Amino acid sequence: MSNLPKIRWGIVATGMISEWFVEDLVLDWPEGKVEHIVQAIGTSKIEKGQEFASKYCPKQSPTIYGSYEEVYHDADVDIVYIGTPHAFHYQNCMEAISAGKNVLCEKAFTLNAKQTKEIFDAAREKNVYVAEAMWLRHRPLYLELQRLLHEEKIIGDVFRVFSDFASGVDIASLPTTSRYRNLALGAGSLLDIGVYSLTWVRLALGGTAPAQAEKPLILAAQSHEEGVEVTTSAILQYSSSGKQGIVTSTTKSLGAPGEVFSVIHGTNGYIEIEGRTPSAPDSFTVWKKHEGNPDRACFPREMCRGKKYEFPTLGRGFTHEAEHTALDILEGRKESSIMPWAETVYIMEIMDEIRRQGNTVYPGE
Ligand SMILES: NC(=O)C1=CN([C@@H]2O[C@H](COP(=O)(O)OP(=O)(O)OC[C@H]3O[C@@H](n4cnc5c(N)ncnc54)[C@H](OP(=O)(O)O)[C@@H]3O)[C@@H](O)[C@H]2O)C=CC1
Ligand SMILES: O=C1OC[C@@H](O)[C@H](O)[C@H]1O
Repeated sequence: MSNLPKIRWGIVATGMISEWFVEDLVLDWPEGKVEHIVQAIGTSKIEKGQEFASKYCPKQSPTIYGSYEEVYHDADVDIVYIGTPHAFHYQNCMEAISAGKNVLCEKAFTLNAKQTKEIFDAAREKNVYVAEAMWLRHRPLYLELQRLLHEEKIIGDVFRVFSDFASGVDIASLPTTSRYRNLALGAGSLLDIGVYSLTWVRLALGGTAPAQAEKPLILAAQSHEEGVEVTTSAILQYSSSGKQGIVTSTTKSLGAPGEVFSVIHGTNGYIEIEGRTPSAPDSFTVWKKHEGNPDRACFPREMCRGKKYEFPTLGRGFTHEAEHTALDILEGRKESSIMPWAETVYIMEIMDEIRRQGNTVYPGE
């Protein structure tokens, strides 16, 4: 028994992301400020939940429910974590909120901005906490890069950024019930992985949006196979400053692990971000002008001097998100300062516009 404050999680769905999240939730983390308890698990089949619990949180004894609703109504659950495919996030969030529960819901938060706004309206009315589980934003690497770019201005004024996520999912080989293939589950590269490319662009160009933040002009194209959006490219331009971001994603090819997936250009240098995937970055390298770097690019890389910042990850990297969220709840906040509601709406509105131009529509929209 620890003396740390406790937070009791109700886990909704037992798919891949719930496995990853729960595994990290129960990790021994000496710096942790909260004791995370897996209080309940809601799943389509009780046996699936039992197997999940024995594999991913063997030292805990959660109540296993054969429905999600029972998790929402369990008085011992402090916060519900939603790990269903994106098409169900709206319904899951609304039901959890209506039962008075705090919610951490996976990305993409919903299918569109309209659903997102309705969830936040409901949360406001019920006075509960809701946040999009954009784990990337909680990582120490992301927060340090944000500080270096916008407080220290390490590369001067940022004026453009490229960011790509190539995930290499062979959609045609998957069953039609897969969330990567089934439109009714929200299949498509933009909502699944393009949201990370967009997040890096947001980090570089602006950080976190107040409700009235400038909306970029958007020029976007999307390609489809069997009706599923498989490749997205979008240019975002902020007319007041001329800053540009290029957001790309594809499921048709895998990005090389460890290689650069995003480049941020400033008036005084540039930064490359590297990692296993854009959702799990490992390091970034700052290349400054006039500090031993030749001004032109026709020199071998070894002749240039960049400063590499490395961030080893504990577990898969979900501990930071879990910890920040738990502290928000324990300290009575209703929104995350790392992923506030206005920012989730802002991201969803950009994705709506990209999809409008790219002709991607989900059933029921
Ligand atoms: N943050 C991150 O790094 C990641 C986030 N994600 C996000 O998590 C969400 C889930 O993705 P992932 O875990 O990969 O998905 P999976 O397909 O692996 O699991 C989804 C789970 O949702 C439940 N579910 C409820 N209804 C359905 C349905 N009709 N079809 C399929 N599953 C259903 C099932 O759980 P049960 O049977 O227990 O009810 C299922 O196991 C997505 O929104 C995705 O974007 C995904 C991967 C990584
Ligand atoms: O969030 C995610 O990050 C990792 C990807 O492989 C996965 O498809 C996506 O859901």
